[in-house]
Amino acid sequence: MVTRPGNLYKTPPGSRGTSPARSLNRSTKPSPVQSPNRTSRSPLRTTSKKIQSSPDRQRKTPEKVLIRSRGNSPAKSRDSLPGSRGSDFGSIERLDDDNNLQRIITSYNQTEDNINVVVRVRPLNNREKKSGDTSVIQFPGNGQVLVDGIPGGPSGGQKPKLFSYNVVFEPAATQEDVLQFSGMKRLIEMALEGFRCTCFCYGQTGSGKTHTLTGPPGLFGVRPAPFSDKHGLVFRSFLYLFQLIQQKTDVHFVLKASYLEIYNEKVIDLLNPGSARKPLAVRWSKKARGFFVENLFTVDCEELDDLIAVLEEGLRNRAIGKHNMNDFSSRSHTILTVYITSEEPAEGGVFLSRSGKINFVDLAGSEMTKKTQSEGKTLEEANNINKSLMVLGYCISSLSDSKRRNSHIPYRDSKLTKLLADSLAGNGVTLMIACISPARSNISETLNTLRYAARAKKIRTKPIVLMDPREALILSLKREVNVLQSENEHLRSALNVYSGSTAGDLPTERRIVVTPPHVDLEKLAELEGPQLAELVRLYMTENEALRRENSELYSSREILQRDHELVCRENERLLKKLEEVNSVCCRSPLIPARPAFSAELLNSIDSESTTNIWSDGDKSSHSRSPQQIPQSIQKELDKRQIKTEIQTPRRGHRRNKSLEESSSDSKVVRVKSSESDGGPVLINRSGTFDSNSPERERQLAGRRFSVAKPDENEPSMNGARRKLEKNSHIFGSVISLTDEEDI
Ligand SMILES: Nc1ncnc2c1ncn2[C@@H]1O[C@H](COP(=O)(O)OP(=O)(O)OP(=O)(O)O)[C@@H](O)[C@H]1O
Repeated sequence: MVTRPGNLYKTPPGSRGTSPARSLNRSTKPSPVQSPNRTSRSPLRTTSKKIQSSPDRQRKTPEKVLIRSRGNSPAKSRDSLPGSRGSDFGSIERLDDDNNLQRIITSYNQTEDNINVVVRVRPLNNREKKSGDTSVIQFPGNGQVLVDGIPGGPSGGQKPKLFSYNVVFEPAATQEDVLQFSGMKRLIEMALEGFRCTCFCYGQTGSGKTHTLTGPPGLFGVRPAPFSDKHGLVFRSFLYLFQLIQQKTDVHFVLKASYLEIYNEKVIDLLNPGSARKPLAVRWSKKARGFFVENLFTVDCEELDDLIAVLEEGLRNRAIGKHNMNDFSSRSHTILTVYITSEEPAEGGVFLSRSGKINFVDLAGSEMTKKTQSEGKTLEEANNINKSLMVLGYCISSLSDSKRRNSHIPYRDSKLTKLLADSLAGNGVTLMIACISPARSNISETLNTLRYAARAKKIRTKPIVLMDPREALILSLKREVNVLQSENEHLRSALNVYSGSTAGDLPTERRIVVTPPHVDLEKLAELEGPQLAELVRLYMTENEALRRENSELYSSREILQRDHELVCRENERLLKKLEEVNSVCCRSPLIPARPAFSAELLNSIDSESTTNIWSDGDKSSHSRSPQQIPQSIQKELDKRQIKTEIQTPRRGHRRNKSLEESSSDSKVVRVKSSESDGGPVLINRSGTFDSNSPERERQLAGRRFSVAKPDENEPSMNGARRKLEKNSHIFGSVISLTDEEDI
């Protein structure tokens, strides 16, 4: 392990002058994942120079960028361009040094659930130019790449082949463009939200994978160039990551990083290679249900400097070789991982901790050993590289085929696929950058890469956020308890079951006996197994009790609603019967025609005046003697004890109010027939008065309300009524109106 003092880099541009370390430690709560020796800085930090601003800060000429969306109309904003998932078509053009408009990027709409695939086409290099090589790549737009000049066309000619991707970076695209528009920024945002994200570069040797990820060779040489615009995606992502961390002031983040390479099928720790470069084992974790590298060194990264030092150290230690097509060819696949643990305050005093990560994977390039003229050690490396890429190819093509997706995927056939398994088909979010050379001499490799990339585009993933399972369980139980509690509260108040709704009013059997103690999630990790189990048990018991109570309340409400309905139906039946009876008695004034008590009238009077309708009506009506109905009929009516419900008319009370509503908030008034007034007054169940007869109103005016006594001898209809009265505490007061009784 190399230990060097000093700070190489500092905070990103646009920062508020606070060190990322401070933002990491802003929370007063120590992180449960924080390691005990966390105070020490990354041992990898090197020189004393710090980054003061973005690598592009020193760009002399301001960029002129023209962003176009579909149909060549200017796009609304830079944000709406291909950078983020789910974006639409678009293109970006930029004025070059000669003030000519040059297109640099085109994009097609991106779907949320598939691997995001972008293509970067590098410019022809000097070697290719010198040998007179020409470009076979054309850019029709909308994220398409057209490969021209493929042998095997009709009559021995050439045939073009068209491919579509999410984004295509044309040769003039800069390193910053790749960060802005590849979807990398979204990936970083998702990693902060707890997703496992992977960005990997794929392509033939010399196609620009390392250039895209980490920049050209020598960038991190003896004299570091922190402001260089040649910095690759990894460096820029680190800056963006810290910018985001600084913005999220309420979240506590802890970052760690590791860097490994797979060289000749051996996993080497690039941060701790040792003199013998002893390989590490790749094992299966039952708990995490994934492969991991045993004893891999992870470095705490409190500051941006620490992360960049990790990058620098890894680049220094990785295997590089020279062959015919690339003087600085990567001889291994490398995986740089940034682990992001965050703690965010959530509702109910709970802290949510999430574990996201970002893998930057620089694959070694596939090579035709004939072309690269590899021999000896380089040949062995090339064979291993090609073999593992072949396995990766199998996995990609199986995963992209809907029929084979659920069958065996040969992840175990190489270390690379074992470690990428999760990124390819798991619960992660993946960005694939396919790098190609435009040269005619590389046409078959280019076609291979484009086919690979087209297949990868079909792979579906199901991103999920990683949470501590114990916290997730407790949080979900807490949430459920809260939901059930508020649902019960609502039901109680709707049914008016318990006045005051306090626990003291609850029947003993419904009272929640166990209330789990307040959980300090900070101390959760310190809890012993049995304590934790007890805590979970308490939550589950409370949950269960609430669930039971909830269902009891639901069923009692249903019973009451059914009873109510029954009573109403019976009322209507009796009403009809009464009408029939009245028609026999030739228009008794007691049987009104059916126009409803007008809603307007109901609205125009308040509750007091409503009451007055009944109590202070036209007193003169008392003097009138009600018309008599034949005794035989009256007897029949008395036998049946015809009663009905009315709802106390309320201001603004709607007609046809739903049963549920009226059952929950209206008072029921019963009107009892008696010999003295000669029959019942009927008001239908929607609360409307079944009379337009002023005569009848006057009769009613002389009446008084009284609390009805349950009549045990009532016929069947009154059984329902009894139930209602038994449950009167649910519907509100049940009041009967008689001439004899006073309230
Ligand atoms: N977009 C680009 N613009 C300018 N130069 C580029 C670009 N892409 C690649 N190059 C240059 O081409 C050369 C080869 O690139 P690089 O080493 O990144 O290829 P590679 O795909 O990583 O190859 P290998 O698989 O052998 O490692 C480098 O000198 C690099 O700087």
